Amino acid sequence: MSETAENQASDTYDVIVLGAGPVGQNVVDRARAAGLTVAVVERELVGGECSYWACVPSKALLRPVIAIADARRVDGARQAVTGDLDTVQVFARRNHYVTDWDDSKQAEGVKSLGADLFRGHGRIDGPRRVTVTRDDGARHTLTARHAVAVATGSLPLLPEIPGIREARPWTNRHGTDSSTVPGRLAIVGGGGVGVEMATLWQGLGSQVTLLARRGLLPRMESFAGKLLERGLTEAGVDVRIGVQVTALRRPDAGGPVTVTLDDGSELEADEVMFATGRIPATEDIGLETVGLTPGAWLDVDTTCLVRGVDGHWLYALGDVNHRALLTHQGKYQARTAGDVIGARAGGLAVDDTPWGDHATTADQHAVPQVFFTDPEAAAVGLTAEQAAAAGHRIKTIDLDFNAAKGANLYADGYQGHARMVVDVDREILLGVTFVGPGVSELLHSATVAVAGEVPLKRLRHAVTCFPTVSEIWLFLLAAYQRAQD
Ligand SMILES: Cc1cc2nc3c(=O)[nH]c(=O)nc-3n(C[C@H](O)[C@H](O)[C@H](O)COP(=O)(O)OP(=O)(O)OC[C@H]3O[C@@H](n4cnc5c(N)ncnc54)[C@H](O)[C@@H]3O)c2cc1C
Ligand SMILES: NC(=O)c1ccc[n+]([C@@H]2O[C@H](COP(=O)([O-])OP(=O)(O)OC[C@H]3O[C@@H](n4cnc5c(N)ncnc54)[C@H](O)[C@@H]3O)[C@@H](O)[C@H]2O)c1
Repeated sequence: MSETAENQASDTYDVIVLGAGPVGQNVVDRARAAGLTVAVVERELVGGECSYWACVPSKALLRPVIAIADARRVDGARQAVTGDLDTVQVFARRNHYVTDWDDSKQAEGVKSLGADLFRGHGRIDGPRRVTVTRDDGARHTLTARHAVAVATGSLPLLPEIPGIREARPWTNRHGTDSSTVPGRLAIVGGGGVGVEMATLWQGLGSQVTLLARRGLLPRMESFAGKLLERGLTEAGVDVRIGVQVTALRRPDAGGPVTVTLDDGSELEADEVMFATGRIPATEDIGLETVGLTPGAWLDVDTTCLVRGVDGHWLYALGDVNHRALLTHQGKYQARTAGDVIGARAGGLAVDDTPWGDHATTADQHAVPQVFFTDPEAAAVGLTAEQAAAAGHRIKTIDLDFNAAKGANLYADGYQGHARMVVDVDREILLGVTFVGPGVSELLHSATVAVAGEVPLKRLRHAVTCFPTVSEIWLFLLAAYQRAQD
């Protein structure tokens, strides 16, 4: 039964959305804006992983760590930093931003859009049909006139390693909801979750060992991982690159865990966290009833319509389509697909040409991402390697930030690096990467330049304020100009 309409007579809606994370909520918003009736199904908390165990709590916890690190880089302020972080207050701050894991405000938000919220596990049951099973076993069948949008997100991937279950490893869940600081924390995985969690828990007082089988942040330009490795090491993290975990032992449930590495060495920790990637939350959503494979990522076209299903009714958005496992990108897909669903339902034209109103073109060309580490790592578009592999003729411009006065005023002895990847045939940017303190707020300028395909000749006229960290643009563009002369 719907939370909004206790005696809901009709179980037919224009659109059914599976999953009320940030992505699901954005489809609801756009489908309602198109005048469609919407049911949304959520089995856990309205707001999803992002609101309660990923983006929001991790950034709420990281901000105090970075604020202290920033203060230490400014003479005069540094001398005032005389104590440790107040972890009780840090956890209280996190609890505030996750609303104590109470989703009533977000549930109200969904209802205020005019959608009906069904609590329970949703499963597709043939074309355009979804069954909702509540915790008490009660079942409700919903039918969609126009579309079912799957936005069920992703789950942590735990590799098959002997002893992993008994070790009861942390994942992003305990990594973001714990209110105790483990004395020693081993983190496996050098991707986004691994590096942010290492920054965070080391900053809160753990002795962190970060175990990465490749360099850190392998999907970014390689200098990002190297600068981050230096930053983490300076913060006290024991960063070990090129190692694999081969076994785990935790004989006493309340005791330490022993981690065996592929070089035969062992290390002991109070907790071990796996940050080794994600799997799609599609194992038990009835994909087999429409000819798809349970547990698979959902392959979609540019309008987010699932490939291999007839009738233009099944859409997949956010993590579940594996295009870019990022909240902002999933929300972009959701806005686009919500509009597409509205257009198709109303018999209107769909503009799915590149950069058209109904295409998620940015997923291919201009995905921005920030890692809130120290230093921060921010990038949009293609790396030099990706651009070359895609057949572009490119020129890369690399610069240290200390060229910019604004960067030095921001942090004494500012250390950071920037790279822009130029398409020399079109004289536009294909990708930009910044690593350094405070660069997260710089990234959107690069995203506008990449997504807008702004000619470099015009970008020269986008004057940067003196003295800001953004002045790096001035130096990057001047360096490109010099390289042409
Ligand atoms: C530690 C960590 C930090 C991150 N930080 C960032 C960040 O700073 N910025 C960023 O952009 N991204 C970040 N991400 C990625 C981000 O969390 C995801 O990209 C985002 O949550 C995807 O949103 P979603 O709505 O697709 O899925 P989710 O947020 O996972 O929501 C899916 C919802 O669907 C529900 N659901 C699943 N199956 C069913 C079912 N069968 N029936 C009913 N409901 C169901 C779930 O309960 C959940 O509420 C981070 C990820 C992690 C792990
Ligand atoms: N600020 C942000 O935007 C942010 C923060 C965190 C996570 N995220 C996103 O969430 C998603 C999940 O992040 P993630 O870090 O879990 O995944 P990931 O895929 O980015 O990184 C996982 C890492 O673990 C390594 N790995 C895999 N199996 C391993 C094993 N058996 N032993 C050792 N290492 C192993 C991989 O080589 C990889 O480097 C990513 O797409 C990421 O972009 C975003």
